[in-house]
Amino acid sequence: MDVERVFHMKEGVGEKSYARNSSLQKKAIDMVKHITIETILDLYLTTSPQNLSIADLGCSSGPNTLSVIKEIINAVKGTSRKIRRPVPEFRVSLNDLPSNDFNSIFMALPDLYQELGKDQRRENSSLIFISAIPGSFYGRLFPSSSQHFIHSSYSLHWLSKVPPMLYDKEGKSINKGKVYISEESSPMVSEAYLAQYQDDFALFLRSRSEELIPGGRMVLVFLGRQGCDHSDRGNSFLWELLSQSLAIMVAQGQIEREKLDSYDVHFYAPSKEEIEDEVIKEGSFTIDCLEMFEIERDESHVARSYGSTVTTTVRAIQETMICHHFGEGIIDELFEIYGKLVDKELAKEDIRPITYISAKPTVKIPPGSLGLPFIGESLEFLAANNSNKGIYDFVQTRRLRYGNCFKTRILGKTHVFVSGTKSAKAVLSNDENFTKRYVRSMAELVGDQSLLCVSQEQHQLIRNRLSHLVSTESISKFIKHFDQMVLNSLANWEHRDVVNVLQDALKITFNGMCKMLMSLEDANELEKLQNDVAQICEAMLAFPLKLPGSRFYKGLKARRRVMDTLKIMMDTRRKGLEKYHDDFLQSLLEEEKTPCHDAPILTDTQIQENILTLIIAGQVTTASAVTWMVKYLDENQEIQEAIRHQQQKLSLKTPPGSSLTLEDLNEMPNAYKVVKESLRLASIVAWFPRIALKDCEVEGFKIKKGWIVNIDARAIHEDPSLYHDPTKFIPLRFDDELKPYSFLAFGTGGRTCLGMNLAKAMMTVFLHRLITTYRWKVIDSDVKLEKRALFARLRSGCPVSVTPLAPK
Ligand code: HEM
Repeated sequence: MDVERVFHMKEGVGEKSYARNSSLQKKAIDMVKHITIETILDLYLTTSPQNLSIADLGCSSGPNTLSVIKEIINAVKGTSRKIRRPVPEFRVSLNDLPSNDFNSIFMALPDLYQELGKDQRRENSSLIFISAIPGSFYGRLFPSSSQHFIHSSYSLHWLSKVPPMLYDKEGKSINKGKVYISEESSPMVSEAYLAQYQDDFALFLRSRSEELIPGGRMVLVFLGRQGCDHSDRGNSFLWELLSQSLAIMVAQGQIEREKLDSYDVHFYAPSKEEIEDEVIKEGSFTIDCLEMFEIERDESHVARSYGSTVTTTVRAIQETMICHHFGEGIIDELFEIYGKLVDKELAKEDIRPITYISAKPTVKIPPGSLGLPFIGESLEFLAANNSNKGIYDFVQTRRLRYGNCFKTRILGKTHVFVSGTKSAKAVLSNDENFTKRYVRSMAELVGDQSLLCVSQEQHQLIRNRLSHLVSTESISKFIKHFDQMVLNSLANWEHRDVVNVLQDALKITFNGMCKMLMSLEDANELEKLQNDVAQICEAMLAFPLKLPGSRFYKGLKARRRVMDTLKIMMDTRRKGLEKYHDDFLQSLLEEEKTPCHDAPILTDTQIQENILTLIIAGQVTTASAVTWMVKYLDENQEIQEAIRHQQQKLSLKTPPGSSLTLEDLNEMPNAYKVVKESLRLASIVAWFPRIALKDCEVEGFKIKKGWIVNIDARAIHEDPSLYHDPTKFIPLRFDDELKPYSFLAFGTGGRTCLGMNLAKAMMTVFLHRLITTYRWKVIDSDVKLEKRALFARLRSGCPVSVTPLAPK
């Protein structure tokens, strides 16, 4: 049966209508009123919204929904007055299935408006906007992050459908003669109901978590059962009596047996444990309070027995379904039989036939969409990667939509993005709760022995081994070589009409890294290796498809070639077939000759994979940063001139033809500020991923073990509360002291960039030589970014034409 089309409470305001037979539901609402009011006020005081969005899900057609809305609005208005805050505007959404009788609610609106003092014509009257949202609450009803408070009373025990598992292969019910779980039902019946409840409730929670604002609240009241036993005297007995009434009519020949056998209600009364389990499993909410209570018997209606109140209530909620299935002709007689059975049962024992559960969950997980099942938002992520807006656009659009902390799902993993110096500290400097772990596909490309991918225990060991690459002594030696490389490259710029800065920078940094790491200087070999490394980088953000021809597959092939080249190089050196080189690889090989107990030597794979890692980590990052620096200086001619002036003065101090030294660089504080400001504005590594090792909290949101928390460095670099005029290029801003964790170009904590000083030195050397050799003009101001780039870089490569300066 199509529940969504057929199911609704008995419409209208007649004697048998839901509107006139929902006093039990009203009692339930009244009994949890204190919880509802306390929750909405707490929410109002903590979020102070100008517009307060309230939704009542499963509002039905009687007066109950408007009475809740009235209580809520009055409570908020009263509190606003007390604390002298302007009363917010109220956006109220009443939801139920499309077949619900919304008209009778709307007819009662003028009275409600009058009671609440709403008068559109008066300027200072309350602003209340009430609308209907027809649709199933098992799925999305509202836009993302649009609701503050969701209320639902007496609805969530209705499932989205009769559990399909109740029917065998031939479509025959396995619960013959019964309409719900009864003592005689097989365990498969309760399993079928529980499974449907779990699916539905998880979908309900997931949908609401996306619709509520961060910290949004819900109060849910629904029928439940007291213990784990499925057939109880609280709820299932009402259905048992309905089964018995229908069976009597079968015996009387008024209903066909088959009709009874194929009728099952789409209802489930969960236990407290089942609710808790589902909330924990789904993970979007925490439960602030979960209470169970019984409706007191109301004997005040002398004209009506309690039994007949129960009977008319059940009739009002079941009539549409029963009529649809059995035909309208049986309804009066059925409920006459039912009423007698209810009276008889109630006379035997003081049963409180209805047990309610009130749950008050708060959204504690970050807002944001998890996208489609399985795929999540991977397609959107890959689409951003494939576009000229760059991959960060994926993050930025969501940050603007959801705020500074949001979640998404990419390639099978839940990712949370956070920006804020506090979260940067909490995540990047807390090795107990978070660790760095790259996705499997990344590890396949750089290798699982790469510093980027090794386990936390191994990380320190390998990092120690690699760190002499960036010792002061090593950098000092390197600077001389690198300076020469820059001079050689710049020498031919004046003979070229257009110089693609990025391409030249990529070449210089690549050659520089290869010289430092393994003294590789042969132009052909360098070119081959550079192409392979470029293919590996491209594959890092590709879909990990190992199909021949795919980018990922090509990346894996390129990795193999690089590994082989490095292995040959190591073996040749070990056999003494090459002259001695004073480089990083040699220093690692030398360690093999004098092994040290405390620090085991690196294996061949560890050496190969980490040399590849250092090239990847050092080349493109530094070249991209250099390119952005050239662009920013072109856009800020005054700053360029001022720095040129200072650098020219410094170069007067060094003898002509001599190479730059580390000491020279230390004399260039303002050039260094240009480097730093370029790194801030460009945010080359835009975010840093960490995996949560345990359930914890970030920015007040729950983070579950296994989620990936990404510190959004770019958002921090663009935060106006940390940097005045953050989009402007102002190197001298670094004269002022920085707030902790506000400059993250090289990360922070145990995973801070290993090559930080090397990168800064390379950029400063390049800046000094360029600015003292040429004036330049960027000839293509296109700001589109390169597709599929791991680090943001200009698609145009920043083409410039140069004019030589007069020799000093
Ligand atoms: C301007 C150039 C560079 C920038 C912007 C940069 C940025 C970064 C950042 C932000 C991290 C930390 C990422 C995280 O915490 O998740 C990092 C890590 C790293 N960088 Fe750099 N980097 C640059 C140049 C270099 C160079 C030249 C090298 C080569 C020596 C290098 C080697 C590394 C390594 C090995 C790591 C991993 C450290 C670890 O996990 O312990 N980087 N880099």
